[in-house]
Amino acid sequence: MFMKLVILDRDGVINLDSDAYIKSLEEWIPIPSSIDAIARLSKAGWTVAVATNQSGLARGYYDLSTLETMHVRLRELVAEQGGDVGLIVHCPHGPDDGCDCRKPRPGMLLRIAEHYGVDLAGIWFVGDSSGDLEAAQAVDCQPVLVKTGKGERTLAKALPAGTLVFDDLAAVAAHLLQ
Ligand SMILES: O=P(O)(O)OC[C@@H](O)[C@H]1O[C@@H](OP(=O)(O)O)[C@@H](O)[C@@H](O)[C@@H]1O
Ligand SMILES: [Mg+2]
Ligand SMILES: [Zn+2]
Repeated sequence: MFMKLVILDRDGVINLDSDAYIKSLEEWIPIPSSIDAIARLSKAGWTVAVATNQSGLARGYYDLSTLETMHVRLRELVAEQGGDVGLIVHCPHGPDDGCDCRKPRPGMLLRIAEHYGVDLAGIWFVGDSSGDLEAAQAVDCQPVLVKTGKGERTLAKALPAGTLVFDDLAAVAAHLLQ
């Protein structure tokens, strides 16, 4: 049974990213068309889940309660447009912690699949970084690159075979909703 599930990376896809990390609610600046896209997908029956690396926690740049305020704000903004956001999974670890949830490892995608009781094959995972695309490829998700955030930099590198490229999340939603 095909579930209308799409999984999103957060920084650079839903909100602006920064090389200095997104360290506070004030620094969490939504991409307006992305909020609208999530609401439109949700209202059309899609489940929208999120898989996000948050090594800033391990690095001590911000704490879990700050991270949660960003996700409360995300849910509020989407709800204002009549939609909702599904499961948000984050990796709190640093690059040297050897966890299995930090992208490019696929642990967060597997967690989301388990939560919804679905097979990941062919499920679209939308990201802006190589690690997102590699995580998708590792579990047969459809790798989808957007040009927002670090997307233009990622596009300059080799992409996993079959990666689909869109300008932004709004364009991804338009494709899925056509
Ligand atoms: O794009 P998602 O997965 O939602 O989140 C990315 C963030 O956790 C941060 O990931 C860091 O990578 P390192 O974790 O330092 O390798 C840097 O790329 C930051 O610019 C970025 O804000
Ligand atoms: Mg990102
Ligand atoms: Zn982790």
